[in-house]
Amino acid sequence: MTELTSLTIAEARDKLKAKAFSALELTEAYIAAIDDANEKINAYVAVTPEKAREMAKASDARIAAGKAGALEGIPVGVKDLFATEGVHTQACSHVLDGFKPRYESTVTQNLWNDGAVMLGKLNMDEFAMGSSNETSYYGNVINPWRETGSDRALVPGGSSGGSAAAVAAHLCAGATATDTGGSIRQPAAFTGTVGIKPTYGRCSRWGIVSYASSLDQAGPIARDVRDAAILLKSMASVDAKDTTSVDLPVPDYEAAIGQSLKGLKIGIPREYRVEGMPEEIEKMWNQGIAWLKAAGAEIVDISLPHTKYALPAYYIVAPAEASSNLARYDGVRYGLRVDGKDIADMYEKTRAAGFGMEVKRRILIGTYVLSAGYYDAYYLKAQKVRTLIKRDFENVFHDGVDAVLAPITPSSAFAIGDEELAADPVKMYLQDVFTITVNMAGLPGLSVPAGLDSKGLPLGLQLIGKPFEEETLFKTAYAIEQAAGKFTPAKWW
Ligand SMILES: NC(=O)C[C@H](N)C(=O)O
Repeated sequence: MTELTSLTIAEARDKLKAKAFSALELTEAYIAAIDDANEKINAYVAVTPEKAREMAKASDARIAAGKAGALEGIPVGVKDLFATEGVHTQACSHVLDGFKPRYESTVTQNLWNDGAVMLGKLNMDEFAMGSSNETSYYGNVINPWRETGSDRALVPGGSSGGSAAAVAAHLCAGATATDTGGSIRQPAAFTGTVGIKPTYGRCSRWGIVSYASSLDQAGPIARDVRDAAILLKSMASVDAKDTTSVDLPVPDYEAAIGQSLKGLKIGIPREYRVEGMPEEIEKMWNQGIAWLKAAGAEIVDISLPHTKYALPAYYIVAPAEASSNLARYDGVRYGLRVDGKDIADMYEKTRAAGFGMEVKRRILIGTYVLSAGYYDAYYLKAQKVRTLIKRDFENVFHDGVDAVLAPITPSSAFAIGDEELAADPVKMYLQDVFTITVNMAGLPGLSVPAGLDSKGLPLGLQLIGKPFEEETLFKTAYAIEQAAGKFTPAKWW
């Protein structure tokens, strides 16, 4: 890693303004880092060096004119789920082969309006369905972290595996990601990075390929808490093109960094002490509690009684919405077309060839739970469970709790091709056991690195907050980061 690529966004921003180096120099350093590493890590599915250089030169001109934006000259990577005008946007699916949108997603447009530079598109699980990045049409992402003394390849988590790996390996200064059931927070935990899924409605979903529209939300993955705050400030906005985006002012999240935790009440949910939780996860959680207490927060025991129903309910609601959203890939409007003897045959052949196994599984589950005979038994029931989960949180917040501290993953990063997980999809779905309630309730959730396990791999802690109170999460996460330190993988690539 060269010196320039090891700077955080905050550091690079300040040095760019002081003209210590140019935006073009910073961008060239990242392009060289990607050239050096991407073959081994597979974080980028498309690199856009010419576009990056052009954007960096424009940034340098604005800096010279004293018109620098909040992210002026900062090179970022974009998850392949975000539409980027004229640039590869395939949700890492074969069915979107060759798709280059004629429009830009609101979130990425917000970043460019603030002066950020696009390096390229990042690998992910196909249509964001997965927890290991193994369902991508473009192959696995390799986690930049390795177990001590081993060169076994590990997953970076998913679905935003490319975003997390690129940030951890310093192949971008920060990245966009999305989280439907944990896709920002779990890969952040597996790679020692910080990820936040803001409140549903904080970022516009316009121009983001839909998976499960009532759960999907964009957010950043960054190297530290401050950088995540800076990125979210740029990404968030109300947007007339997305009626679920919320018209509330976007606070200066960075101002929350370093604020005192005195008077803050942190809830520890009993139900997250799930059976069979590895000792190391439990230890890390207890450590987190001790850190927050030492920083002045009050710790209280809380109950979120419907937690155990969240996972099965999610795996009804999300596939149901996916089966509807993915109906549009029919060989006519986008990407791949496999010719057939008539139009129905063409649809069938295109969808059979275009979707991977996991996506097909979810379309089938979703179609089943929405079908006339099963709608009430599954879909309607799952929606009722969702209301109960939301109420659980409302009750604890009503009782004065400001944020909840919980684990983020049931383990550290696992091996690519893990046989147990590959053989049983439900085991893979269990990866989401701690993250899914947040999406079901529409709340903000943040993942912050808290330490390394006995294998030398990062583990994260999760903070869950009240709607639109991301600032509380940033200041609490910063206290954890101050106590735990930051974590960078040893370079092997
Ligand atoms: N998209 C996500 O948030 C990932 C989640 N594991 C899922 O497969 O649905």
